[in-house]
Amino acid sequence: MSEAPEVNAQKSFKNYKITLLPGDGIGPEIMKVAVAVLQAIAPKFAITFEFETALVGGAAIDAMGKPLPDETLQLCQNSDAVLLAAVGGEKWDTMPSHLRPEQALLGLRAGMGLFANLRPAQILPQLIDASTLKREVVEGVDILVVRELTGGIYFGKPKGIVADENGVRRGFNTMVYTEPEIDRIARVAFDAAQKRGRVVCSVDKSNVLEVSQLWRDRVSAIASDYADVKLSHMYVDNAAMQIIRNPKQFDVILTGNLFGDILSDAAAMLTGSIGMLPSASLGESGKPGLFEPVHGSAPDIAGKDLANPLAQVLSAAMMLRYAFNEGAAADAIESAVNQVLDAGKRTGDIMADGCERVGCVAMGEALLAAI
Ligand SMILES: NC(=O)c1ccc[n+]([C@@H]2O[C@H](COP(=O)([O-])OP(=O)(O)OC[C@H]3O[C@@H](n4cnc5c(N)ncnc54)[C@H](O)[C@@H]3O)[C@@H](O)[C@H]2O)c1
Ligand SMILES: CC(C)[C@H](C(=O)O)[C@@H](O)C(=O)O
Ligand SMILES: [Mg+2]
Repeated sequence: MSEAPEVNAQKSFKNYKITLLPGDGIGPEIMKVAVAVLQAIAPKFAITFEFETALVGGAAIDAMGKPLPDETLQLCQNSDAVLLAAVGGEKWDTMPSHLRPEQALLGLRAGMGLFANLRPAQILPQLIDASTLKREVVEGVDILVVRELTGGIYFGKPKGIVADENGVRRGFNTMVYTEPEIDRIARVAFDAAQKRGRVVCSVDKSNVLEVSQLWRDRVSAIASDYADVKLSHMYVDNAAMQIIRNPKQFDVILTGNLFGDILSDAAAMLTGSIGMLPSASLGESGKPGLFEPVHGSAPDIAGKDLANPLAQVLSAAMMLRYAFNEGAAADAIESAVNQVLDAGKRTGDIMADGCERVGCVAMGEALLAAI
């Protein structure tokens, strides 16, 4: 009699090449947790990961004299996806602006063509009491901020600081959007809305800014291709207020680079902590995306095992879903996050009465145990 065939022998593993950019501050601590989670999940879904770590931000300035070395950008461009933690810190705050760690993010976004930044803010039931807002305000919140990421005032020219003949300095930036830039990000928002609540609120400052008048005009024009999606417009100052007053009115918020930066931090706080919020930055289809937490390098808690690694871990889940179409593996990571929160594990930023305070490392261990 012949032996029973080895059932798993034929299983084909998919291999994904991921560039890891741990960066500064709490970056390396939270990245370690995310990588361990990815490694734990991989065999369960017939996936293998090829990780390569590169220098970015302050770490790259210290080692190579610039925030985004060419080698790092090339590695990112040639990988299947990029997982970034955070950059920045006081040590580099006095550098000239083109040599600041934050420039690495702008260089990556421009160099990889990452024009669409998706920042979901969803309140997990376990964290309702970690929000500084009332339960009835935040319960059920599920917002997607779609932020334009390679245009607007972040990249507009002219910009600079110049001195006049009397030595009085003038600082200036330019907020600029072209029609194609507005159209493509609007389509991302409408496409996303079709898969969610079919409501888009476009946020601008068209009562004052010409660039916003063009924005509103083009977003309204693109909306005519999406009859099943309801579009409204809101001024950014009102939007900041409405996000706090009644966040449940929002489904997809579509906005430009600067307004999206600010509103996504506000939306983050609805969910309890900025330490919970992942993001995806995407370009043309087929090109690698970049996945990172919304928060920064949190220098105030770096190196103390206090960081919440969940935004980083959830960014890894977004990478699996958006870059690799590995929805089941992403679900498994999200379910592990839910399990550790159900078990009452909390880092300081999301601590609540009756829960167990843990550090970054212990939170990672709890996730691995859940997986
Ligand atoms: N994407 C990025 O890399 C990014 C984003 C924002 C800010 N930054 C940079 O980070 C540095 C610090 O900026 P900041 O203080 O304005 O913003 P930040 O997001 O780093 O920190 C704001 C506050 O939130 C807390 N926090 C942030 N992430 C946390 C986490 N995972 N767990 C627990 N607490 C967390 C911090 O301790 C701090 O009190 C600056 O150099 C800034 O330019 C980088
Ligand atoms: C650090 C900075 C360049 C960055 C931004 O302004 O986009 C950050 O705040 C973010 O939200 O990713
Ligand atoms: Mg920001």
